[in-house]
Amino acid sequence: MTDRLPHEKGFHVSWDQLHRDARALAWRLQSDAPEDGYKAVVAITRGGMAPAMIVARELDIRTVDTISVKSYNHQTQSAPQVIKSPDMDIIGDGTGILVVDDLVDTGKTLEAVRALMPKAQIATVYAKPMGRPQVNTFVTEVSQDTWIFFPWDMALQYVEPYRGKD
Ligand SMILES: O=P(O)(O)OC[C@H]1O[C@H](OP(=O)(O)OP(=O)(O)O)[C@H](O)[C@@H]1O
Ligand code: HPA
Ligand SMILES: [Mg+2]
Repeated sequence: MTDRLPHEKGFHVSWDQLHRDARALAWRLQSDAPEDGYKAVVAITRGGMAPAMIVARELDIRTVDTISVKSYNHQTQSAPQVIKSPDMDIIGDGTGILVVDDLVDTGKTLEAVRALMPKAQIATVYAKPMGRPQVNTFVTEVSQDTWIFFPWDMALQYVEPYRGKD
């Protein structure tokens, strides 16, 4: 399946904003945590790695693993592929495991992750309406026709002043 989704708007996230939002996510997760805390964090690479690191730091979780799911090439979506699984001896059925990603869009990536660890708690920093039901905790909702631009995909560059442009 290959699908090019229309994204009319752009939502640009700076490193500062991402840090603040990932901390806000950790704050929310504190109250949802199991009594004895989360056993481990699983970051969905690559986008989930920076948020997962920030959340793991705030919640003092030292065991961090990764699952690699590839769904997009730029803005073109294809069927999600699990390229690398976490250590299933630690993960089990997902009980006490916190999965972190940068965002949920259609929810297809998280569907693949949930199939592997059905009891895990799933958190994303940003969520679009289609994928929201797949997420237990998130911080900011963004409309479906918006593309979120993350700081690792961007660079500062010179822009012409308004005056002088025709
Ligand atoms: O809810 P979905 O429609 O499945 O989309 C969300 C996923 O897409 C992006 O990952 P991508 O596959 O682009 O890989 P990356 O994290 O390595 O950039 C994003 O980081 C999420 O993991
Ligand atoms: O809005 C988005 N931004 C970046 N990566 C993505 N992967 C799916 N949707 C998005
Ligand atoms: Mg991703």
